[in-house]
Amino acid sequence: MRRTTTYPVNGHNAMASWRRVAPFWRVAWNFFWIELSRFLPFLRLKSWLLRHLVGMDVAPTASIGVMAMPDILRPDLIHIGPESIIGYNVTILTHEFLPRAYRLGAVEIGAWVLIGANATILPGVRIGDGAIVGAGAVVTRDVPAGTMVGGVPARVIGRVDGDTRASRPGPPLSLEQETAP
Ligand SMILES: CC(=O)SCCNC(=O)CCNC(=O)[C@H](O)C(C)(C)COP(=O)(O)OP(=O)(O)OC[C@H]1O[C@@H](n2cnc3c(N)ncnc32)[C@H](O)[C@@H]1OP(=O)(O)O
Ligand SMILES: O=C(O)C1=N[C@H](C(=O)O)CCC1
Repeated sequence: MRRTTTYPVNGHNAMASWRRVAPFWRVAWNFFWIELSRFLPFLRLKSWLLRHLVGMDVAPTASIGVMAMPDILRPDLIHIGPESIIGYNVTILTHEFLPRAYRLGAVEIGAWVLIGANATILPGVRIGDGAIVGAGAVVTRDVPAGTMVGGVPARVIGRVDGDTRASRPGPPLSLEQETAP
């Protein structure tokens, strides 16, 4: 079960009341810095901007890939631990608008986690240390530490303890091997 708090909204659909989630100036500020950071290929600068200007709790050694999209309304509810990788175009949501209510929930990503490209993380989810989320997954519930999940909705597809190819990096290559066509 995701850890979210529900806030009912009367009258129009819940997104129409988005200013109840965060004030206009805060969202405009977050949007500017998050959009800028999405295009920056400088990992340390990106995590610094997100930490100091939009209030995300992102470790300096976390690597956030190009076009990753953290929640612009409540990025302060996102926690990303040291050495974790967030792939291209990953969406991390901490709010969700429903027709007659909105929900808020913190997303906690541990250390040495890999979130594959194009995955979506829903509000209120915890992803444990060393877990792997496959490309394109939609994470709707907690991912235990050391577990590999994939698919829509994300289901366990392995353990990150040697029984998956991704946990066997193999011997280091020489520079010539790495750059060979
Ligand atoms: C550009 C960037 O952003 S790079 C930084 C982000 N990194 C990425 O995006 C990495 C993306 N890589 C993946 O998603 C990989 O598939 C990994 C890391 C999850 C798994 O890699 P491996 O351990 O090599 O898995 P492998 O390819 O051997 O597949 C193992 C099984 O999991 C399944 N599987 C692999 N990836 C996924 C996935 N994304 N979704 C669902 N199932 C998957 C495979 O079909 C296979 O199932 P089978 O045994 O029934 O045939
Ligand atoms: O995945 C890559 O390739 C790169 N990712 C970094 C980023 O997304 O910011 C830096 C450039 C290479």
